[in-house]
Amino acid sequence: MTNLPSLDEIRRAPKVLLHDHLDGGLRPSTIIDIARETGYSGLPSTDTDNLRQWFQEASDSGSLERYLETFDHTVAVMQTPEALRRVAFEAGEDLALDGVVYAEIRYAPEQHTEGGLTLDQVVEAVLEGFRDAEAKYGIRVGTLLTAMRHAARSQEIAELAIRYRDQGVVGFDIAGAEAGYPPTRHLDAFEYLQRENSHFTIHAGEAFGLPSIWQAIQWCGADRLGHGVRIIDDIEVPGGGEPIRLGRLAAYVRDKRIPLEMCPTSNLQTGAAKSISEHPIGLLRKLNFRVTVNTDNRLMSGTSVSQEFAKLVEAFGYGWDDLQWFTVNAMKSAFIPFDERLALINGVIKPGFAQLKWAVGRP
Ligand SMILES: O=c1[nH]cnc2c1ncn2[C@H]1C[C@H](O)[C@@H](CO)O1
Ligand SMILES: [Zn+2]
Repeated sequence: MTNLPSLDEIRRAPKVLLHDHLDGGLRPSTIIDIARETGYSGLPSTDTDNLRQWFQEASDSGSLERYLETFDHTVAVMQTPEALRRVAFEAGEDLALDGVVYAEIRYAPEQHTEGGLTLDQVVEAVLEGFRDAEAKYGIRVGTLLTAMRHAARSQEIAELAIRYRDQGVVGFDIAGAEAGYPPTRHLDAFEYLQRENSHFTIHAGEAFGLPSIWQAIQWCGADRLGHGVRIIDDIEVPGGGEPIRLGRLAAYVRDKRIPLEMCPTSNLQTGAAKSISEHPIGLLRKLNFRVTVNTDNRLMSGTSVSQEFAKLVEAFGYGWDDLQWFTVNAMKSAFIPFDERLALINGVIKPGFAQLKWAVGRP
């Protein structure tokens, strides 16, 4: 027996998830059910295990663009209020059963109007599903509304986020293919959100490098970075006992405690990192960047928060203190009010980890 936290033990720890796509986390069985009910005939398989495997393999191409093609099938079955509510409830349920106590789940409302729903109807159906999961499991779920970076609806989606800010929408995001679609295309939306005292994160530094991160932070004013792995390009590790040098952007990100929503398995699939043990998260954690650990797309990556943690434990030898550090980082970086974050840190996360460390008898 090793001294490191096991997957089963990690499942019992109170965890926080900031970067998880609703349309990237469906259960294969649910996709098949809804496809049958709604007459969607485009699925690559109608067998649960085959479909699960298909999503993972099709997402393994090493290209973000190819990875994103798999969402055609999940989005296709998320076009009715019933389907959206079911998918949202099940996401909350799956996370709660994995030990997640607070989650921010994101999706792009503009992708769910093919069946005739309005943007408001989409948001309301998803919020209902999350509320059902909260009531049943005690998990807390905040919604982030995403605008697609290749489209031109970000201002509209930002306004939608503000309209539902008191009903569970806690922030905004942009996602989609990164190369060729810089975040500054959506500057109006970001400036509007800032004027509204709102919060947003931007997918940046995943499939494109430092200029994307620089724009997201210094032009758009992002509160957090989705992925941000390429910040590593601004860090020099000379070796031979020489000190590590941070460029100005990397230093800014660390000094300002800008949270990095890191998603290790997803990064391997899209080619943003070669292996877990070579993933920049190891160095960034050592350098005390505000690193958080996330799933991105549980279906495409066949993962969970606990599994992401278990992989990091295996690659870097992390112990309970490290896992607690990632978790507190994530809770500090959430988009809900400060007093609520503090209550979860002091009332749930710290006591939960203390109890677990005591139960397993090691730090
Ligand atoms: O890792 C990602 N990078 C960029 N875009 C992504 C990623 N994962 C999911 N998306 C896209 C596809 C979804 O349809 C959309 C909204 O959740 O966000
Ligand atoms: Zn993402």
